[in-house]
Amino acid sequence: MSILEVTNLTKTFGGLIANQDVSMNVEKGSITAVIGPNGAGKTTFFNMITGVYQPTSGDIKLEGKSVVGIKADEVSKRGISRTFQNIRLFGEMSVIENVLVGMHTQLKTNLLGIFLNFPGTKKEELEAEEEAYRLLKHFDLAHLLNEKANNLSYGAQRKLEIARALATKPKLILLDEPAAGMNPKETKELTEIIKRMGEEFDVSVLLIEHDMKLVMEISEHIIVLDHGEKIAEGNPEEIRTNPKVIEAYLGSSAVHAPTTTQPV
Ligand SMILES: Nc1ncnc2c1ncn2[C@@H]1O[C@H](COP(=O)(O)OP(=O)(O)OP(=O)(O)O)[C@@H](O)[C@H]1O
Repeated sequence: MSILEVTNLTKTFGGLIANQDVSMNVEKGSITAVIGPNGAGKTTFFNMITGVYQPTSGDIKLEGKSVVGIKADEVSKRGISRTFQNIRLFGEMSVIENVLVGMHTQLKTNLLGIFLNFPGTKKEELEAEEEAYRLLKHFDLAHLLNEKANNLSYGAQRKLEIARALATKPKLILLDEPAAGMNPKETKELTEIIKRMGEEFDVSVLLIEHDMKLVMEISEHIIVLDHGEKIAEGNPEEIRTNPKVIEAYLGSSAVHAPTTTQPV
């Protein structure tokens, strides 16, 4: 069953076609990757799915309901969450506060309720803190919960961003280059975290990533974009051996050295 169905999605900026007629599905519970050279249209594709950009034409359905024409915050409430290429944390806030902010959209009681000490507010706050702690544990950040986000290592900040995106309890999470800037040890740890994430948090994953080792290791399905068009899709083995992909993106050496950790 598909959680996300994208049909004939096109986005133009003036005369520039950033995405052309892209169709793809994300199966519920799966990890799907979008790959392609720089400027292929990957981030534009994510921006349309999350309501940041409206498509020029085409449709995007989450669990069968179109999200086209809906603003980003509403798309997030419907269950699509994301991280960005550039880390966007509240640097002066603590690690746990960053996660709690992510949860805020899901809490039933609002700030007025907390101020007036309405019944149920305290209980909900405690539950939120427990859930935030569970998330931080999953990302091996629980021992840093009171640390300022700015003081974390780069790899830890990236993990915290994902934890915060998960705090909204999304049905689908979009990760835009989660391993960018990470060292090999951090990338390996992240790979394991993403693999376990689906099951532990009941979330489907769609990710953009240049690190081919990570992509090939965790993705069940891969979509390849080039010049805004989908040129291939399939499982890692099919993508690795697809001549169009090799020509457009991977380079012939990648076929013989599929475990490269270098971005291509
Ligand atoms: N807001 C915008 N206005 C005009 N052109 C844009 C805009 N956003 C993206 N583009 C153009 O659309 C094309 C696709 O860009 P996009 O950022 O989606 O590619 P990408 O595959 O994510 O690249 P990278 O891997 O470098 O992040 C590029 O030519 C880019 O310059």
